Amino acid sequence: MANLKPIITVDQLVKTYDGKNVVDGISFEVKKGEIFGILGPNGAGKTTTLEMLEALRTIDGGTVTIDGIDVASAPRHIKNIIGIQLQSTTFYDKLTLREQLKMFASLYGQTVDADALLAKVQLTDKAKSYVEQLSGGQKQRFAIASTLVNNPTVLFLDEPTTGLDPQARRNLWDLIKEIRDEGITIVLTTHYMDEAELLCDRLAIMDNGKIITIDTPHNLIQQLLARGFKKKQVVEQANLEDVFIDLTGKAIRD
Ligand SMILES: Nc1ncnc2c1ncn2[C@@H]1O[C@H](COP(=O)(O)OP(=O)(O)OP(=O)(O)O)[C@@H](O)[C@H]1O
Repeated sequence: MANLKPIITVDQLVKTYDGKNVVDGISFEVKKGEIFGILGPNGAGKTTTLEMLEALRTIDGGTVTIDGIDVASAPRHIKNIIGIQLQSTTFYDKLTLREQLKMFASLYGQTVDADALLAKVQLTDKAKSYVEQLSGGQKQRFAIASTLVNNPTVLFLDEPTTGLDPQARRNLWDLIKEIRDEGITIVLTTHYMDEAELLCDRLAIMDNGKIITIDTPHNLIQQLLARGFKKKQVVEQANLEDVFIDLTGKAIRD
């Protein structure tokens, strides 16, 4: 369970493009050891928010602290204590997976047990392969391994399971939970409601640059029901994804 202590504190955060606040004075806390999800329609401001937290975009107003460090005034320090998986990460096509992990670690002035990291993401047999030889699910697992080379305190994942098949998505959820259980705080964005519900300890829902609500998935659903919400149709006991998984199995295919 997440510790109640906040590891990320966001206060009145603003990003302005062309005179418009695309992130409009948002405030929230992420607790140590939780998986915190940011949901919202296209253009809501999720990636912009994430990239300000990651010290990748300048902050136009407000403050962010991670583990007590102010992001705007100490961006280099922040980059040393976080791991970042962007929506599309580019890798080197001339280095094997093992070589790339060692190279990434060296960028932090560290050494890494590349084989242990590859084992953690079930890519032991691909240590000598190149990224272009990996399936989509394997690439995402490798991307996550690459974010762990500096032993981060907080891991940021931007739409980590987009484009993956159901088996690979579930496998990645297990990996993300495992990383959380080892004590790393995870902040992710997603467009998948099942992912948000099953994976995230707490969720922030964003729209038009603002946070509309923050709570656990369970509490958000209970609050909707308490407002009198009813579905018109009885929910089926199974859905097409259940059929797909039942017929094709849970094992990952890549
Ligand atoms: N570099 C930029 N210059 C101008 N406007 C930008 C820039 N980056 C983002 N925006 C605008 O900011 C708003 C928020 O974009 P952002 O990418 O943060 O949304 P998002 O919630 O991550 O969307 P998606 O779900 O589509 O990834 C959008 O209106 C976008 O057009």
